[in-house]
Amino acid sequence: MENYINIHDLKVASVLYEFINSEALPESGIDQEEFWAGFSEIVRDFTPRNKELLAIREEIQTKINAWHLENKEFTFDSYKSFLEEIGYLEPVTEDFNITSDRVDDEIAVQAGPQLVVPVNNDRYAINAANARWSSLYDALYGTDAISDEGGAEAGSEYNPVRGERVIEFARNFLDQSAPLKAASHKEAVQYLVKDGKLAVKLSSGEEVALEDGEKFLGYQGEQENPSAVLLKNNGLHFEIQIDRNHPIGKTDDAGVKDILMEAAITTIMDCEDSVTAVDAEDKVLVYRNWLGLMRGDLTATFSKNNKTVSRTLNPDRSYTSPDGGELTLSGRSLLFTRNVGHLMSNNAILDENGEEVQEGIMDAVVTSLIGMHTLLRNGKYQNTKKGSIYIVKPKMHGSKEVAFANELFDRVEDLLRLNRNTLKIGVMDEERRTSLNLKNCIREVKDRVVFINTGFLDRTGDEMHTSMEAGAMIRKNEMKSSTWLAGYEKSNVTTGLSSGFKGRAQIGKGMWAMPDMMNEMMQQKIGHLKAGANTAWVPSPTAATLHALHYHQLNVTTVQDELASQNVDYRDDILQIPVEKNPQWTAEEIQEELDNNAQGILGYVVRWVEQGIGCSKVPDISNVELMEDRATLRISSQHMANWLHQGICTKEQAEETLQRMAKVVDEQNAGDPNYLPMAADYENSVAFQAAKELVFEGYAQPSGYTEPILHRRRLEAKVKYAIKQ
Ligand SMILES: CC(=O)SCCNC(=O)CCNC(=O)[C@H](O)C(C)(C)COP(=O)(O)OP(=O)(O)OC[C@H]1O[C@@H](n2cnc3c(N)ncnc32)[C@H](O)[C@@H]1OP(=O)(O)O
Ligand SMILES: O=CC(=O)O
Ligand SMILES: [Mg+2]
Repeated sequence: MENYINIHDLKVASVLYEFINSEALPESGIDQEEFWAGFSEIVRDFTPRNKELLAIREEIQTKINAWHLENKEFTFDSYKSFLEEIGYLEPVTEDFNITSDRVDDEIAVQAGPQLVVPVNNDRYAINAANARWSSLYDALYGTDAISDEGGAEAGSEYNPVRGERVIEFARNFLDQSAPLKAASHKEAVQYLVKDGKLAVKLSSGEEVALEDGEKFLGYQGEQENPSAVLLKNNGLHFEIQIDRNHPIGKTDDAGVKDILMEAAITTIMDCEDSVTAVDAEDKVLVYRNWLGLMRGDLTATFSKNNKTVSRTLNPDRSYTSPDGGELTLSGRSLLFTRNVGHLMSNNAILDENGEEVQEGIMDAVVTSLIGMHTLLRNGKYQNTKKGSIYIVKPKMHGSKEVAFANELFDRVEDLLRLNRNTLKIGVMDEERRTSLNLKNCIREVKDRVVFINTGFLDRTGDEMHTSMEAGAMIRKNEMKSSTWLAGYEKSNVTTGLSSGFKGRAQIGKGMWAMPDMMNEMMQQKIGHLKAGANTAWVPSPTAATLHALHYHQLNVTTVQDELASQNVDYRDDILQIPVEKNPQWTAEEIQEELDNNAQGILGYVVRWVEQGIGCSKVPDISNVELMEDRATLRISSQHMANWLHQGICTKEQAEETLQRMAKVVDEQNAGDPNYLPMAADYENSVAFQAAKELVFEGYAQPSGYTEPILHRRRLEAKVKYAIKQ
């Protein structure tokens, strides 16, 4: 049981109360009395509407379910008219342009990768912030981006064959991104600075310049012997690092030891789907790390390879500019926080009725308060140069919910005495009612919006849940080529461009969910740029480094210019429901689909519920490690729930599949000393029961979300296993 402090109309868990009073409020310029009085008023004023909006979601879903049951002979026109009648499809607003100002260049101008990280993991969070700059050689050497054929395997010792391939790749990158006049970087034997220009000595003895001298921005070290050469292409920087004494530099004719890439331009510090935060203790961990990031003093100490490692945030990077002046670049990624959506409540604070406070309201107030430390320049490093606090708001359904977020942000600004629209919003376009009404949604936040992003994972979950009664969903892998998904992705870009996002805000694309398949990512993820996105999500610093290469290959500004005139209405495509009209799957295909979903569900849930890990790599049925979070869980659990509901499988088959897959997952986790096997006692395994509930009660879950069950089961496990251990 939490120990609560009464303050105004709130009961605040003492651990959170202490954190806010002694860590977050000092130096914020807001005194305790003012803060708690204002927070209490916000809770009182906003809770009823938050709950009303959730009730509207339920009403709409009930009507849609009923419509499908009554209209087995589906006709598109009557479906669309029905959706208009119930307000699911909103009348489209007139044209407008967003006006968001004080937006940092990393968002408004620079195109590049966006990293996401669970903020409660300090080790990873610092790593993510530092992933603004990352080694290309390491990213290539350590992943399948470079083939290991022909003796190029990455073993425990350095493999020079692989090393050669890495260097060749990197030289090709240099030739492509900063070409020399009639020569290749492969011929370079020395980089030097002469008369404020980059000069490159070749093996022939000749000295050449860059084809475009403007790409040279600065250097470190001496002019004749620089240790770093800073270049810029398509708005992204990279450094040729030179050290003739380094084990790699020594073997390189020009002494090049690495290429340091500007990689994760922006990072989302996630309080949402990659995090397990079910009570005050968990929320304090989330908020404390965010505070450390905003003040620049977050540290992490951990053991790696039998050594104790301490990690801190990187300083800025300084160079001598070509004219001899000083150039400083941020050493860290520009950070957003992703708050939770409107759905969940949390027992960290209780309201005047003794009910849990809506977690989204709590996140808005607390993460903004913490963000003030960077505005006030209290800490060691500043996140923003322009004076904004960046908050991503996920899982909103339709424009009224976005308007609600906007008003909440207004009130938080008033409480914290911030200028209007200091709090910026990133709108995740990840629920069907938002995709269909995106322009209206953007309009509601047009003075503070800094990104829209296709969160296709949640979006797929919502697609299935919304049309649960329409029929049996196509197989999970087929979703990628479905009509609704293509329409949704295109619509997001064209709506962003036609609302004036270019040069002001990000149009983002979704997560690469196969963290170990970097070669595949290199082939595919350039598609996001071709589609007009100026950022896209990556799961790790390594993926950020490799995805950065795409932004050197293609100038997104040009793509956006080409797309600017397109103003197509994709709503009819988005409304195509991905049901299999005439299911003819074989018994093997059905079992394969169930096995795959069940394995993903169990593999993720067991770590979430019993170990508090909100994001993990879980192998799928083909042994491909997948990034699993609450959104991917939403897909797998809704898919199983749909097939169960539509009679594609029986309850017994689903149960047998879950039990069999629990054994597989137990086996996969056999090396983990903290792991409690599920198959040892299905009935008493909290994780197994949670997974079962997600499937068997999936139909009844609000919008198919997984949070209500996960949170309840995690709280249960915390009590149960704390007693046992
Ligand atoms: C639908 C959505 O909402 S998507 C958004 C939510 N998803 C995410 O945020 C995904 C974030 N990614 C992750 O959490 C992790 O990459 C996982 C769980 C997928 C894989 O983690 P692991 O199995 O530990 O990865 P792996 O062993 O390959 O790499 C670990 C190393 O990479 C680093 N790393 C991995 N992912 C990240 C990350 N996102 N940010 C920073 N560092 C990271 C770790 O710090 C660690 O390095 P260290 O030992 O120097 O500290
Ligand atoms: O949040 C991202 C998603 O794909 O869902
Ligand atoms: Mg999502």
